[in-house]
Amino acid sequence: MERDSSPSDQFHRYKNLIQNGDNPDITKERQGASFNLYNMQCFVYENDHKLQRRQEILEFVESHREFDDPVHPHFLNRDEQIDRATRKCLAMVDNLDAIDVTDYFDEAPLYQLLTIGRELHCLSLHYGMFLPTIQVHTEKSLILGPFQMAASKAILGTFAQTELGHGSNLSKLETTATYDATTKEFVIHTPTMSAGKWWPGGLGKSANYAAVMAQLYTSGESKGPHLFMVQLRDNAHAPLPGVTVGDIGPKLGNNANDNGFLIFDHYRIPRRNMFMKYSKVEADGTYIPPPHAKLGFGAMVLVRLLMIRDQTCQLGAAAVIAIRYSAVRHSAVRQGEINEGEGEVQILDYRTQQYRLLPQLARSFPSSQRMRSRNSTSKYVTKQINNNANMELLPELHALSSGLKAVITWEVAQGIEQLRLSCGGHGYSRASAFPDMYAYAVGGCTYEGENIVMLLQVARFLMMIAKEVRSGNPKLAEIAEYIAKPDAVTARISSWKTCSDEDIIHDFEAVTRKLIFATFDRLTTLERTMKKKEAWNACSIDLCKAARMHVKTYLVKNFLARVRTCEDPASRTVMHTLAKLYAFDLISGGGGHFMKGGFLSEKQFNEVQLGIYEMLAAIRPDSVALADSWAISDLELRSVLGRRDGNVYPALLEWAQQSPLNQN
Ligand SMILES: CC(C)(COP(=O)(O)OP(=O)(O)OC[C@H]1O[C@@H](n2cnc3c(N)ncnc32)[C@H](O)[C@@H]1OP(=O)(O)O)[C@@H](O)C(=O)NCCC(=O)NCCSC(=O)CCCC(=O)O
Ligand SMILES: Cc1cc2nc3c(=O)[nH]c(=O)nc-3n(C[C@H](O)[C@H](O)[C@H](O)COP(=O)(O)OP(=O)(O)OC[C@H]3O[C@@H](n4cnc5c(N)ncnc54)[C@H](O)[C@@H]3O)c2cc1C
Repeated sequence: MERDSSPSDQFHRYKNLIQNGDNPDITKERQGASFNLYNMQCFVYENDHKLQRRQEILEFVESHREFDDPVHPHFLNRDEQIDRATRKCLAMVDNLDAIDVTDYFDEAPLYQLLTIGRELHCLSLHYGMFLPTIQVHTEKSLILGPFQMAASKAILGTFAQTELGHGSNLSKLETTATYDATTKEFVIHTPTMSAGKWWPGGLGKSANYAAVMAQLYTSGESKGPHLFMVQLRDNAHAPLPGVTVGDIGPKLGNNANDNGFLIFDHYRIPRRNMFMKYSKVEADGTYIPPPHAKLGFGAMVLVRLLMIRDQTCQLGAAAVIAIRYSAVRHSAVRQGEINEGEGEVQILDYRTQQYRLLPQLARSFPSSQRMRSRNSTSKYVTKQINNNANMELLPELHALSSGLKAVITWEVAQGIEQLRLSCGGHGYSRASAFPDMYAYAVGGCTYEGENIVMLLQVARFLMMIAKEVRSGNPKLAEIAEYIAKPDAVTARISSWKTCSDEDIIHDFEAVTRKLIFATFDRLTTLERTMKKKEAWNACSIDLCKAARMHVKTYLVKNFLARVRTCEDPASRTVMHTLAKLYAFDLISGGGGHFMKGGFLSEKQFNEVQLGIYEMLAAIRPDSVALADSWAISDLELRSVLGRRDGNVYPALLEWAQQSPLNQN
């Protein structure tokens, strides 16, 4: 009897269908753009140098065989994933000359995306938190030793803070570091089961050092959480006596990273292993406090800022995939006709599809761009703090980084999910890249400060400002100046074509101000009959709403301001519409806040809705070109659906062919 043709034969037959050249629909979309792509890309990346560097780094990675993947990573088991990521990591760090390693915001993350993909790996925490901790918390005169060892990978570290029992509430961490003045050592200990460290990346198998957050005890007194440099494994990589360490098992995503657990049994480290840049323990046990109580949390502030940019780029990439796919989705499976007899349409032409895609695309621009200038703010603040001269900016930076982190990671995760749904069934396949993107992004809602906890930190800052404004003697940080402006009674928003940036900003500021003061009044009323913490808890939902609105207002203002800097008129026109779409979509989603007390009339709200529909139609012809303006290569995107050439179906067949189930 004749044997059925194997899956491989079948695939081979279909492979002949692979189109030569780009999908014609996507080509047509590109030809119809109203702006010059290069000009727009230069705007998005701030200058042509950054754009050129992206290309150079891509060419470098593509020309080095050690970065190749012999088997597609989607088809690997966890051990193989970890092996792959480790192999890639080594190749990556062996070739660091290819990038400017100090460019944490652009070159370093791009290089990692190109070499490894969207996976945290055994060195993620080493570079992402251990090195920054050394940089931020080591005294200048001592920094060279540990920094060079860590930078040269002589030691591999992680950041071990979270415990089984406590993650958000740092003041209740249970691991202890007790100073023994007789031996001039700290004794690191895990006194209870819930004190075991749990989650640190790279801890399970890879790291031999950790920056450990522990409660400091000296001269019999508790001094709160402090950071210590602790060796965990010996030269043969075995755990040192007094250290129990291992992997915590598989997670929703990031499974190439060996997140681990860590238990100490009266483990001794030298006194100098405390990070003593800000607070100190002298040899006799005398404690010198830091100039600001929260300076010990400085590395987290820096990493939150880094996360914002990284996460926003994920949303940008997800939008690129969904928009390109929506432009080519019609040749094999048509979804219906808009005008009968005129032939079926690309799914990109459905208004509902545009509503799914374009607000997400808009959302991906402001935060990524804003982060470039936040980078300089954080450098400025770090410099001020390093000089021990100025601590005034610290609360502002903490509030801003916490708020942006919380709002952006949430919007990115929700946005990726929305974009995944917009691709129908194929969005559910890992070939699309959405599942991996979502798993990566949604982790960011929890780590580096759980989002609600971070929003409540912003709310503390806002309530403090509200109190100052009410007292009539405010000394306000730049981002909070609008809170002291006089009340506005009615909204200025009108048609998207006629309303100015100032009108939009006016309305956002007014609504946020009302929300902040309404919450402040509720809080102070409750405080008359409740303990402070109970009152805070009772209105914490409103506190979070005010915090979110404050961050969104900040993002709207900055998006509009950034668009004004665009020198190319055609690019500026499109970006301006996108910025207005972003603002109108936020108003539409937060209609309740805007319409409260009749601030925004029903007529104005209808204009906002209508404006959104009209803007979707206006941006539609430019949507593929706007996606291209992210200048993301196929290697970086790692999505069969989002391929630049639009040849999705043959590529899906090719991808599936690699499944181990098809090998026999
Ligand atoms: C929530 C807080 C901020 C609360 O701080 P607290 O000292 O415990 O509470 P409190 O005594 O009520 O103090 C609040 C006060 O401390 C201030 N503050 C707090 N943090 C900072 C800062 N960084 N800079 C400047 N100021 C700061 C706040 O503004 C408050 O000030 P205020 O009292 O209102 O004037 C803190 O516990 C915290 O940061 N928790 C989150 C823990 C976290 O982020 N863990 C990250 C672990 S590492 C990780 O997840 C790595 C993943 C990386 C990866 O996989 O890529
Ligand atoms: C992928 C991943 C990687 C990680 N990597 C590391 C790492 O490398 N190093 C490390 O030290 N940690 C790491 N973590 C741990 C992470 O930092 C913590 O999970 C995070 O800080 C949240 O703490 P938690 O898990 O204790 O949550 P919890 O604080 O227990 O939060 C649970 C719920 O309680 C709520 N809640 C908590 N406190 C308050 C409050 N005061 N008011 C209102 N609501 C509150 C939260 O909003 C949330 O809904 C990682 C976590 C993940 C998921």
